[in-house]
Amino acid sequence: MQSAADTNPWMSWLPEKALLHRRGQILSHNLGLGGLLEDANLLSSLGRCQSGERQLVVDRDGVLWCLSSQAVPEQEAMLTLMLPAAHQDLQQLIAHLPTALVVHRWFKPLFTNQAFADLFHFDSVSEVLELDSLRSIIGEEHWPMAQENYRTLMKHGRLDKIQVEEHHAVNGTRLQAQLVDFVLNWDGEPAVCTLVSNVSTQQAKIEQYKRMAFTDPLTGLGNRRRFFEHSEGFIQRSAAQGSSMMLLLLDVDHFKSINDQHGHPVGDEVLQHLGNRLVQCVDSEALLARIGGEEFALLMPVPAMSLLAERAERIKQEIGAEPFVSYHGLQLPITFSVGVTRWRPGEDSLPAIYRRADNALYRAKSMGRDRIECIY
Ligand SMILES: Nc1nc2c(ncn2[C@@H]2O[C@H](COP(=O)(O)OP(=O)(O)OP(=O)(O)O)[C@@H](O)[C@H]2O)c(=O)[nH]1
Repeated sequence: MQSAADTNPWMSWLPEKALLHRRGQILSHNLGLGGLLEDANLLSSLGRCQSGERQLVVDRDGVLWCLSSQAVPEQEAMLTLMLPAAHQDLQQLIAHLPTALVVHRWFKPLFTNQAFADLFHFDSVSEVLELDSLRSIIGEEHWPMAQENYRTLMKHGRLDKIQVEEHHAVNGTRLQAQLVDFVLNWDGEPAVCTLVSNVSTQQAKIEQYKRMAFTDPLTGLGNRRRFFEHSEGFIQRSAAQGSSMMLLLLDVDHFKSINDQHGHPVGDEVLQHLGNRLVQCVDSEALLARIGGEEFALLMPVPAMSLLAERAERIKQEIGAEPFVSYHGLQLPITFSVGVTRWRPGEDSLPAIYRRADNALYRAKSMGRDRIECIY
């Protein structure tokens, strides 16, 4: 490559970094370009330069430049000046990003792009900028956390988490927004830039998978995993409210012979029937699950421990009050055994209470079935 001084002495008088090029080939350049000449991104941008055009290019160090090109007719070449990108150039670049973005200072929007306006159903970018605060988008539920995050960002320059939160569009719809926040310098002062992605579909899928992971598909009740993961918290909450607690295990008698005599589909219907009956017989405060093949567990508050046996008896009778009739009209007498225990405040653990209820159930089975046994 010839040096600028040899062929185009005027190039060295230019205060900016300057290149003379033809169809992407650099003919000469002035000082100060250094490693930039090996930058593939820059070279391919030069190939696309049109006379009078300004192009934005990010070099491999992440620095944004504005390329300003003019034709040099006598050499059939193009003179391109590399100007440090101005604030407006940065705005121009991000205004067209497909990712929704808002720059704000204490939630007052300073800059945003069309993708953000579209995502939240604003008519225009200027409508977003007229907002005094993004609070209405964030929503009251997340507002305290949003403020805390802002303070953390201003203090540490970054937030070590990517959040997914429900946000509110101006047309009243809600969306699951994934937020990536960072601090940048905006008009000489720090501001927060938030990138927003709509992950509503993915979140709905995650919620669906979570529900599936905790639900028994046959009865629609919670499954064993849900029961054991929620029991501890359930007991703690009820204890905090001063409630006593009972655990009831319910197991169908001779269920194997129902399957053997009438087939598994009828057995399935029996389980569904029991699940429905249980839902109807217990109040909404109960934690109810199918924890095994033909075994159900019920954890529920009771007003007083003296009522334990009476409560269990009432549930048993209410469940049995509606006879089982299969889809094909087959009526079967279904009996079940019940083991009950109480939660002993302060001295109990979940495995201990479960073991007692299981022992009570075992006793009910061994004493002839179709009965309730309590261990206090
Ligand atoms: N139809 C159907 N059967 C199931 C399901 N899960 C487990 N089972 C059956 O439930 C039966 C349980 O049998 P056992 O454990 O011997 O209990 P049981 O016959 O009820 O006897 P006792 O509990 O002692 O009264 C087995 O035959 C399992 O195949 C299910 O989802 N659907």
